[in-house]
Amino acid sequence: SAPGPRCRRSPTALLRCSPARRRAPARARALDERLLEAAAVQAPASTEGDDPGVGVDEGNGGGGWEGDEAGAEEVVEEEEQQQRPPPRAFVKSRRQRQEEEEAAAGQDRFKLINGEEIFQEKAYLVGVECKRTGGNLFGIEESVKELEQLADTAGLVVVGSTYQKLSTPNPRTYIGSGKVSEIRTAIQALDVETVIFDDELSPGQLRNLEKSFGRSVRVCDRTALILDIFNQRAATHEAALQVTLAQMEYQLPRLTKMWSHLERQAGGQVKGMGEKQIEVDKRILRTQISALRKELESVRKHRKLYRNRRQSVPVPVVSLVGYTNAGKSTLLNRLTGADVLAEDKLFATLDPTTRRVLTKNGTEFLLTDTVGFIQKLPTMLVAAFRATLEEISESSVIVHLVDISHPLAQQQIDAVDRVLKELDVEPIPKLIVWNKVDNTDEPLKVKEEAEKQGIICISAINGDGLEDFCNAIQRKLKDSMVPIEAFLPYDKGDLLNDIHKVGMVEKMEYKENGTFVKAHVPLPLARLLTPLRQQVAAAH
Ligand SMILES: Nc1nc2c(ncn2[C@@H]2O[C@H](COP(=O)(O)OP(=O)(O)OP(=O)(O)O)[C@@H](O)[C@H]2O)c(=O)[nH]1
Ligand SMILES: [Mg+2]
Repeated sequence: SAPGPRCRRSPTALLRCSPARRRAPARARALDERLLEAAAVQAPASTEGDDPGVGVDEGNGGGGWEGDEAGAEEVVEEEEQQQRPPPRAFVKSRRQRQEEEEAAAGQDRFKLINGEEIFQEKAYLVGVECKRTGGNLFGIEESVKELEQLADTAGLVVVGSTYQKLSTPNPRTYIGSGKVSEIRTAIQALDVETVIFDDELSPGQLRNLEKSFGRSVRVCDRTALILDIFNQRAATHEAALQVTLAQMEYQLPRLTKMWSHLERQAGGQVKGMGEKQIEVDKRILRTQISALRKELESVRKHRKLYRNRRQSVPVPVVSLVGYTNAGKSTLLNRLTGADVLAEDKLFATLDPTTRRVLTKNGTEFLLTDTVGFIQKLPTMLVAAFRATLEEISESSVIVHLVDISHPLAQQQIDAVDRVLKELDVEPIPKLIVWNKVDNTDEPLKVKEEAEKQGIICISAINGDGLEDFCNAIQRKLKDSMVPIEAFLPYDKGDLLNDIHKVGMVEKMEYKENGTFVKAHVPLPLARLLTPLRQQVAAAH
């Protein structure tokens, strides 16, 4: 198929418009598809492949890159001849060769992430350290390094990065003009397809940068990248709805960019519909946003019902929170034999998973694994996931898991504390746990330090310290429980079972017509026991 009109300029552009490229789930695909559907109503015949007037320069009109590529072209051809039947014509046009070469190179760049084929775009990262704004927990180099990890998680290949220290960001292009041209040079030299900024860019900055870098290069920011990862990883209906909603809200003010992107996909035939069309698009998006909100609301209601049912058995809930990649899912799996995906990627978990933990002395608690936190967490994502995170606010104890082997452990702790503050969970007892002790240079010293500070030290991967962990949780749980003394007649055996299961029994005496119990129990159970508690005095 013939590439679209903007595909002429570089091999990169060609590749990005090739059918193979489109096979891959594109960034914000769901959104694009919706808008394409809307565009199809306006311009039914506009498809890229049908556009007859466009094509790559077949003569000598190419750029300086052609000579450099000759060697690579031969290698690819040799490989092709081994794998494919010989072509019908002996003389291939240069365009055919280019397409074949790029298709072959393109095949190697597909990666399977969560069962989806992701095209590994070449990415270039840009960070800015602003002296004025301050408040950044991470240094610029560290923040860009984390951005690299995020890009890797999203399936991109980072081919280079740069950063700049500024007193204030440039309102037009975020970075200075010198930096813009430096990046433009790097884009050409490294064949960059996506430039990712470490901070959220305004819609205007995005547009200006895209203009400066050329149409074939996609410009995005940390927020869009995180949204993309969330989009790839959302496993449940609710998570998918939350992410789509956050993506739509992010796209709404940036719709001019979306439109030009759509224009490209549609082969240019919808061009010229101008501002009016953007307004139409915005209206479509707004309608979809409100429909999504309603759908989310009903999914949440359903979940709440389910949760309330769960709460009628008053097993205390312990929430696991922590920076992404701290080892939360590994710990949950280790303690409960669950099978939650745990991997060395950021944001492996998006949906809260709850499992029952049975401790050695017979008490139980529910452990909930949550979505990891990250510095510069996009506010719209915090908002979108607030409902999921709200489960944290209903827990009896919060375990803050820290990857103590990480060089920026303290900054990560601070970043998590910031989000916890936003969630208003301060009154809930918190337990700080250092994980991955096995991965530190001097585990013994780390353990000593932890002991001094009253912190539990574990290694979720090999199970070291897990007994201490469970004991510490029980102590914390006890703090959140109500001390009771009750006399339970023998026909209330089920309540006695509940006390054993969810409470902590200190004393039990079997009497003639019932059992005397002294224990700590969760508030809901204490309420259930109220009439029996009043009988304590009478029984003695
Ligand atoms: N050396 C070592 N590695 C660990 C330990 N615990 C977890 N890991 C590794 O750390 C990586 C991240 O673990 P996860 O359990 O996915 O982390 P998470 O906190 O659930 O991460 P998100 O879901 O992304 O927020 C995995 O590669 C684990 O194998 C540990 O105690 N020691
Ligand atoms: Mg996880």
